[in-house]
Parts: sequence; C-alpha cells; structure tokens
Amino acid sequence: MEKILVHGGNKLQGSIKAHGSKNSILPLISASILASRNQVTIKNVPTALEDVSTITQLLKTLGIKVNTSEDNVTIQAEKFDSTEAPFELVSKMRASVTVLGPLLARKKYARVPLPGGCAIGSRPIDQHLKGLEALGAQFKIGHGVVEGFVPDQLRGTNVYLDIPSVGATQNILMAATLAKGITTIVNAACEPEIQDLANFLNQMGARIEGAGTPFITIEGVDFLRGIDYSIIPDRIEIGTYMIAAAITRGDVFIENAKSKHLTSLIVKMREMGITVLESDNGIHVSATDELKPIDIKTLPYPGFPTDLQSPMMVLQLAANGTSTLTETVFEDRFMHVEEFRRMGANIKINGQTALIEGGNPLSGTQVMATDLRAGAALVLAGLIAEGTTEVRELRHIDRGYIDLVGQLKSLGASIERTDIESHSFLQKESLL
Ligand SMILES: CC(=O)N[C@H]1[C@@H](OP(=O)(O)OP(=O)(O)OC[C@H]2O[C@@H](n3ccc(=O)[nH]c3=O)[C@H](O)[C@@H]2O)O[C@H](CO)[C@@H](O)[C@@H]1O
Ligand SMILES: C=C(OP(=O)(O)O)C(=O)O
Repeated sequence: MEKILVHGGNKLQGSIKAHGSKNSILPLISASILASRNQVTIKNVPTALEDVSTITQLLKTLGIKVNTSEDNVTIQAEKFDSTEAPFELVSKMRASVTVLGPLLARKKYARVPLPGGCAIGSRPIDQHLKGLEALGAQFKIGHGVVEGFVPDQLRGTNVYLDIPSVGATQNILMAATLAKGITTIVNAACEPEIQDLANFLNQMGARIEGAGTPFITIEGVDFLRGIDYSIIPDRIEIGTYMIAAAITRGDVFIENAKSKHLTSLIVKMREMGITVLESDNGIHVSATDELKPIDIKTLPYPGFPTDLQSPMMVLQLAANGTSTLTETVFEDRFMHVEEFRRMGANIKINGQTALIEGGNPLSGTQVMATDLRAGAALVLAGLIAEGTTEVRELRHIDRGYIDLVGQLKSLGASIERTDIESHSFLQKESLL
C-alpha cells in the first residue's frame, strides 16, 4: 500500500502533455466488440491507467484478442465466444456496463453484473435498459446480474432519455449501429466523449448524425469493420492541472489540451481573475493576483463537469471570500468535504450546495481519497497547505491519472509517492 506526501508552498511552472481521455477510451474499447471484420487500432491511449487495464482484461475474458503496447491498443473481435462479463472486473468500474449494448448487437445475448465505479451516488442503469428494450432487447435482473436477450433482432426506434446519461447514450448508440432501421436518441448526452465515440463508429462504417447535440440519429448497418483511430485528450485530467497551476499562482502550459472541451472551466477561471490563454496546441494558465470567489453549478455538458467539482472546490478555497458549489449530477458527491475539513477548510453543506469560505490557510494532515477526482483534489489541496499532506487510498487516483506525482513534480511540486510503512507522517510533523 502506498501514499502520496505533498509538501505545500511551491508554485507550479513549466509544461506537461495531456494524455488520451479515460472516459473516451473505455467505451471505444467496448465499441470495438462491434467490429466483425478487420482489427481495431486505437492510438493515444492512456494504457497505464487501471481502468484501461480493467476493460482490456474484460474483453480478453470474452475471448477477444487485445494487445497493448506503449499508447496503442489493438483489438481483434472478428470471432469470440463468451458473452459473460465477470463480476471481479465489472465491479471495479462503471464503464464496464458499456459492453452490454455491443454484446447484444453482436451476439444477441449478454450477462453483465451491475457495474461499480466511484461511490458518488446510487447510479442506476434504468435508462440504459429502457433504451435497449425499446430496440428489442429483453432483460432479467437478479442476484446483482443483468441478463439480456434479443429474441428476434434489434430494430431502430425513438428513444427518449429521462436524463441525458452519458453511459446510456453510449450503450444505445452502439447497439443501434447494427439495428435494422433508424434509431433516434432524444435528450442524448452531448459530452465530447459521445462525439468521439460517434466519430469512431462512423469511421468503422456506422451512420450516425447529430452526436454532440441532444438529438442523435443512427441508421443501422449490416456490419462494422476495424479501423485506426486516435482518441481525444482527457479534459478532466487537463482541468485538474489547470486548477493546480492556478491555486499555486503558477504558470503552466498543457500541451495537446483542447480548449473547446473546457469552455465552462475556462470562463469560470477567467471570472476569478486567472489568465487562461487558448491556442491550437494547448492551454496556458497563469495566476498572480488574489482570486475572486465564484458560484458554480455542475451540469451535463456543456455545463460545468461534475468530475471537476472536487478540484474546483480547492480553487474556491484558494479564493478570497465566499463561493458556492452546487452538485446537480450526482446526489452524493461531497465525500471529500470531510477530508478538506480535516485540513482546516471552512465548508458548510446545505443540501446539494457547498458554501466555501476561501482565503484561510489549509494545514497538511492525513487524508483519504474517497473517489477518483476527490483523490486528485486532496493532492491539489496539499500543494497549497502549510506543512505536509499525506493522501491515502491511491487506488482511486490510479484509475484515472497517469503518474500524477511525476507530472506535478516535473512542474516543481514537492511531492513523492512512497510505501505506507515508510516514515510516519505524525513523527515527521511532530504533531503528537
Ligand atoms: C466512465 C465515464 O464516462 N464516467 C462518466 C460518466 O458516468 P456515467 O455514464 O455513469 O454518468 P451518467 O451520465 O449516466 O449519470 C448522470 C446521472 O444520471 C443518473 N442515471 C444514469 C443512468 C441511468 O440509467 N439512470 C440514472 O438515473 C446517474 O445516477 C447520475 O445521477 O458521466 C458522468 C457524468 O458526466 C461522469 O461523472 C463520469 O466520469
Ligand atoms: C466518476 C468517474 O468515473 P466512473 O464513472 O468510472 O466512476 C470519473 O472519471 O470521475
């Protein structure tokens, strides 16, 4: 078991390169199940992430050939036999459920345990099932497992989502590519990861229009074939480093960042007095002056991303005055607040809104990552805290950040990753 030790106070300066998007690659790997001809090669893949390893293992257990080398993944799904996803893998992450649509489309049967993922709310999959049922699938749910059948064949239809769910849009979109006739998804999610998936499927031979808007139309085709494809950069990883630069009053360039995916964050950072420069090859963030407090509400894209809610709270803690942060996407995504409070943060929760009193110094202490983004946010808080912050439960961070410690260190942070047993935090800081 390991922990991250952050010694606060250093400004971040320099340049780093963004990796490929975790939330894009996971459904794209699932979508590769649809390629009954030729091999799929995906480039710019963050292969070192735990979640990428989980989804590739999942495909391998289905009998699909998957090879990973550097930042490329090749998938050969022309022939495979199994349609049962194992609990050990599915329980590790939410995105495993995106194999459901492709398996039903390709094999007319799938057995997938209810998915895991970050503990940030109840996270049902009713919208996934509703959409797939409208296309002609039937489901039995029991003992924590979803078993899906297609008695006849998938047929195009109109699907209205009660919530613009990212995962449900992906599952329905993938299944509809091989359905007979035309499917429309109304109130579809508009996230850049949906657009990336649709571009990928279209290059494979699918006929999808409207991805990136709430109305997606899919005309079914007989088969899809493997292609070479390069995925979009990770807007949440990029946003995390943009915030890290600003809280330390640093000056950082993030190469490969696509600013059009991060408009909500960029506008809010500018309102706080932070300089954000957008260019074709990246985003430059610098901050020198006092930061102004700000009110934020998380929303589906193009609204402010819930995945940047906990890092954003650190930026609000670094501002002078009272900010608010309202979480509207997940009902239970404030677990990190208790950990921030251990560091001396003054945050009050009223329903779905956090009231953040910024401008007071944070103090380093031992904290635990409660989910993926909360883990990264605690590391950020450590960058501006007095003394040493010790972050545990790194398995969450490893799901979604490649070498967070190395990246921050290269920008000048005083940070290390070490065994839990090595030098005790309490002895080191003489807090007892
Ligand atoms: C692997 C991946 O890409 N994960 C992202 C994806 O998760 P995920 O695809 O799970 O998120 P959804 O967009 O589906 O969830 C949004 C909301 O809809 C609810 N809901 C969802 C499906 C459903 O059938 N019924 C239902 O009620 C959820 O409980 C949640 O409150 O989008 C989220 C919202 O941007 C991000 O935080 C996650 O990082
Ligand atoms: C919530 C996240 O991931 P997941 O949906 O896999 O839990 C995330 O990436 O912040």
